[in-house]
Amino acid sequence: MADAFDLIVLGGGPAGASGAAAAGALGKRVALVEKAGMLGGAGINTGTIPSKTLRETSLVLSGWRSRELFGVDLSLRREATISDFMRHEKNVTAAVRERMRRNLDARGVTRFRGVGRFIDPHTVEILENEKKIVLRGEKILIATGSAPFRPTEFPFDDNRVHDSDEVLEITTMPKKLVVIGGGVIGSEYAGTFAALGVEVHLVDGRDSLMPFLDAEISHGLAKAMASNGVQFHWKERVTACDASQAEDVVLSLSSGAKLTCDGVLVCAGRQSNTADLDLDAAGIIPGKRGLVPVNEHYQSAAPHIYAAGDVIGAPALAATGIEQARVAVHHAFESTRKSDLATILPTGIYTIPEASMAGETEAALREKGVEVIVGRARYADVARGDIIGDEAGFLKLIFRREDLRLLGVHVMGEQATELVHIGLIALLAEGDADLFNRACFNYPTLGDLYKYATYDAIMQREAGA
Ligand SMILES: Cc1cc2nc3c(=O)[nH]c(=O)nc-3n(C[C@H](O)[C@H](O)[C@H](O)COP(=O)(O)OP(=O)(O)OC[C@H]3O[C@@H](n4cnc5c(N)ncnc54)[C@H](O)[C@@H]3O)c2cc1C
Ligand SMILES: NC(=O)c1ccc[n+]([C@@H]2O[C@H](COP(=O)([O-])OP(=O)(O)OC[C@H]3O[C@@H](n4cnc5c(N)ncnc54)[C@H](O)[C@@H]3O)[C@@H](O)[C@H]2O)c1
Repeated sequence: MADAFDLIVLGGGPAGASGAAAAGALGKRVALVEKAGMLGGAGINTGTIPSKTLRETSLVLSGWRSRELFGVDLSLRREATISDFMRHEKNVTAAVRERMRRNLDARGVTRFRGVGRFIDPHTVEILENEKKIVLRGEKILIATGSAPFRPTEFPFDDNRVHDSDEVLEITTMPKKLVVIGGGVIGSEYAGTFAALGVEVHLVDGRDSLMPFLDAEISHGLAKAMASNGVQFHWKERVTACDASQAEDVVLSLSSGAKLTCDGVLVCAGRQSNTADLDLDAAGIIPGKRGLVPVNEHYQSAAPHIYAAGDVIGAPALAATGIEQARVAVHHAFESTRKSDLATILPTGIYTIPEASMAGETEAALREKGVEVIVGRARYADVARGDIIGDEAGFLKLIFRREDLRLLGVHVMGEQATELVHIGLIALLAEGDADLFNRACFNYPTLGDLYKYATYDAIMQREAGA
């Protein structure tokens, strides 16, 4: 007889763990199945947390900011070894994993180690080594996440050619690194390695950095990254990667140019982890790159089987996956505590400098025919900007012209991913310029930027601009 649960969660990353904990909090009997030896998925082990920790460490080791970090000797600076670079990352990921484990235990979630797959729409088999366990679930949440997409032209078996998982295992710092892909992952790692003094080249088939960003932020970031040493190769694709020579890896580009280097980092998108799941047995047909199609309640083609996180595709963030799983679980158990996801989701990009956005871009609004007024304030215009010495940073607020209702918030500069939250809450509250006009912010803070960007917009409107 299969052991029966109210909910079986497949995958112990941020989405799976939050879904399991939410169901546990509702008093449900929950099983969480994770194939890796540890909880956390890409969010804790190979993606979000390691990359953000390495970024922070690189800023310290390069002397970018003089901050103390536990376990890192600031005097190492440019002579830093890979293990100095990685020590803090190991400590942080262990601490975050442990917090996740404690939370699951506190919610009474039963954990199983092994690869889960469907036998039928309510039955999951877990295979670890030769051992098989069979569970029956009233409801099931698929949260098996994603893995780096590996274009065939790259020889990943060579120890100088990495995807974004393997880059965390490197033992020697490259002298010259070529990053393929100017998406979020490529841009973040390009900045981190450049801060450590590595010669970094970034190759992308497009002609701008992360085109989903507001154009001013995308251009501002590319400029700031270039001044930090990142060399861009736009409108180029890698047609061949030759790692047969001991000295250098040689990349052939679509223009005919060649790039030699001693390290390649391929960041060319992600694919969903569904190949092991036998989705057929559950009546689910995966989409492109293994995506599980879902409706607005995160139900798959089989209504008692939900899916959340990277496995369902964009926006594919830890931030959104955690929330999607909570919404899915509350729907599954007919709880009204959390019935939908916020209508506006922020994007936080940990490049050097940081960038963040919430709401609409100027180009998208103009395309829809919305008349707007754009207010701007530079970090260099406020006292906190002077104190931290961020001269390139800026905040851009986009208001609807007719009533100064806030429609978009875009920030580049230190603490951008935190600063955006003031604007995010204003957007969710359907706030307008008057909200920032009346609010009193602490001084000296970057929060002040909201006031100055608002004044800029109000003055332009009064001047009839
Ligand atoms: C380099 C990098 C940086 C990132 N930075 C950010 C960031 O700053 N902010 C942000 O919000 N997001 C960021 N992301 C994205 C974020 O990591 C993912 O969106 C998030 O981890 C997705 O969570 P998930 O739970 O859906 O999947 P995952 O974290 O991928 O976890 C899925 C889990 O399922 C397990 N699994 C897979 N198949 C099976 C199976 N058949 N049986 C049992 N278990 C299985 C896997 O082992 C894994 O542990 C980053 C990603 C990368 C790669
Ligand atoms: N801070 C964050 O929120 C954060 C950080 C990292 C990752 N993520 C998530 O991870 C996911 C994946 O990110 P990603 O950066 O790998 O993928 P992506 O799809 O966002 O970007 C891939 C880039 O690689 C380029 N490219 C692909 N193949 C190429 C080739 N052969 N030659 C040249 N250029 C090529 C594409 O033009 C594209 O710009 C995203 O969904 C993102 O949401 C989020």
